[in-house]
Amino acid sequence: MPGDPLRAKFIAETYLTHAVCVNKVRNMLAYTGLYNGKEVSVMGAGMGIPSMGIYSYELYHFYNVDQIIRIGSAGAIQDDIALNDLVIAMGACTDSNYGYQFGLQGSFAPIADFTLLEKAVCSARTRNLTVQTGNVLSSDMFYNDMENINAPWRKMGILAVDMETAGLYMNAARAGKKALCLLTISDHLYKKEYLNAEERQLGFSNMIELALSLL
Ligand SMILES: O=P(O)(O)O[C@H]1O[C@H](CO)[C@@H](O)[C@H]1O
Ligand SMILES: O=c1cc[nH]c(=O)[nH]1
Repeated sequence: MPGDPLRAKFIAETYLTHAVCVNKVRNMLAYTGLYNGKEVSVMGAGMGIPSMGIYSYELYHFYNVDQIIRIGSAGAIQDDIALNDLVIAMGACTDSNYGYQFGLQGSFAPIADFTLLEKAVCSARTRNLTVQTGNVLSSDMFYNDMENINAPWRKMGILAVDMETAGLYMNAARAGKKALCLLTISDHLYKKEYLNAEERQLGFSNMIELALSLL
């Protein structure tokens, strides 16, 4: 699941054979096709935990989906991460309220499915990709009104910021299903470096191929 439905279309057209468009509602394009002879679906998730929350809930609970791999973009907040590097989200902190619905007397630690995580790390290694595996932040805010909102997260070793991973991992945990998030660094929030829109939409081939290799 990429965030952008047009990225889902691009993946279906570029990587899948016999791809059929199976959803157009709200333009949240979804396709099912074959990759190396194995059936796979690719679908947009939208932006933010509320959107990912709806789609991943429906996929897990109403469509018998067992595992979801998010492939997204993220903003790096550590100095040793560069544009186009890959981050595998082992865990995801969040400033979102999404987890309150579970009634926990404390905060939940959303984590990736270990089997998917292990496969992704091994596959990335054999592909010689520049990858960091660790903790990310899924924030409700892309723009914010604070001076340096990410500084405390940076001190805690958070690698990068996206807007959905924690919500997906929580839904997977509650459903007893599997999830993993792969993130390509599209922005560096401290170095002030950014990929352009076209690079974001089309330039994520390492991440896409890594995700498909997990099939
Ligand atoms: O590239 P995607 O998957 O959309 O992910 C990132 O990009 C969007 C913000 O530009 C947010 O959805 C964020 O999580
Ligand atoms: O959520 C996101 C995604 C990409 N870049 C950011 O800075 N934040």
